[in-house]
Amino acid sequence: MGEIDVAFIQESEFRPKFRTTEVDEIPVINLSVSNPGDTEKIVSEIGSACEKWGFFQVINHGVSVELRRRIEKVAKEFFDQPLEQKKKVKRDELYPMGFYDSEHTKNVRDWKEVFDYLVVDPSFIPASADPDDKELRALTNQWPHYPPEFREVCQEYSREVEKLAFKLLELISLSLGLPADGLSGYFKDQISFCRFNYYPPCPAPHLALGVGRHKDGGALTVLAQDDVGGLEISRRSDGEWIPVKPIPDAFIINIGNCMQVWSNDKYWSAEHRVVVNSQKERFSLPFFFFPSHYAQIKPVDELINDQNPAKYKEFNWGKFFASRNRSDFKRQEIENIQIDHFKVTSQGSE
Ligand SMILES: O=C(O)CCC(=O)C(=O)O
Ligand SMILES: [Fe+2]
Repeated sequence: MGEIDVAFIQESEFRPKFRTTEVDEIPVINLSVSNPGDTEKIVSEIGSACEKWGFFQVINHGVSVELRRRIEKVAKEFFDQPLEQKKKVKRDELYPMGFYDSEHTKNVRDWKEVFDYLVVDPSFIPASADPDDKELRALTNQWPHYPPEFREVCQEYSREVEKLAFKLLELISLSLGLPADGLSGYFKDQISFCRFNYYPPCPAPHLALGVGRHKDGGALTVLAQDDVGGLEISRRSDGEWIPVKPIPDAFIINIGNCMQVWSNDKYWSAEHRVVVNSQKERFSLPFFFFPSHYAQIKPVDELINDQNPAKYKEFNWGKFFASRNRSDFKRQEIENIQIDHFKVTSQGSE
């Protein structure tokens, strides 16, 4: 054991450390509102978490636990099938949604299998990353026949989590001093999608990663994880990798690139990664809350002034998305596009 394909092996500086020391925890925020003043408290806790970490967990979030059990069950039933069955809904250049087992993050293969589906079917995105190409393409979902209730459960889950995502968007807008609906206009034709991540046990967890270090591109991510653990986030203050402790039925929320830009760097889109283990399989389910393809992303006018000028030039979300997603299909020689490419000065990343 311990032998894995070279495509999975991380450069030594990026390999996991498996520390056992106690570390700082990201904030856990209770979203239930029962007394006057609760919303204000929640808004302030969310604001601090977005600034300090770009990550927090939420409890009493309103998404039914029973639905969560149902989606976990269909996920397990789907991924437990032989590879040939799963490959019947394999994603490719024509159908970018569906099953995939060889994703690369920063050109190293991830130790995982995925299944992606759009929240809105069809969704429209630019046909290419070329800024002069105005053509659009329609993305549609592919659904497996087994387990039979897979599609229905997935659709019910994404509808519920979408409500939570809009709620969080409102709370985050308030925390920035904007009206509650200050950012919702960007999501009229959202291109959000849900992903199942399945991490099989790995014979060489010290060499590979379930997902290599990356930042999520959109506005925010609403992530359900099981009780195995493995997600680590890079602490804003010093870049130290901090594990995110599983809390039963909580959701992990993280700020994506768009929110960092809207907030003009007040809020932080943290780098994160997933370590795997040799004993247990792990499931996680992110909902990537993505604006409409035509959304132009720049620091929000109300948040900039002479003392705090815009730190980013405007960019088109659909083109940014199209450019990032090319790399899902093959190893690339160039690094993925990052928001730092749109920084006004050459301050570099923090
Ligand atoms: O599995 C996880 O906990 C996180 C996965 C992740 O970061 C992603 O899919 O973008
Ligand atoms: Fe991520």
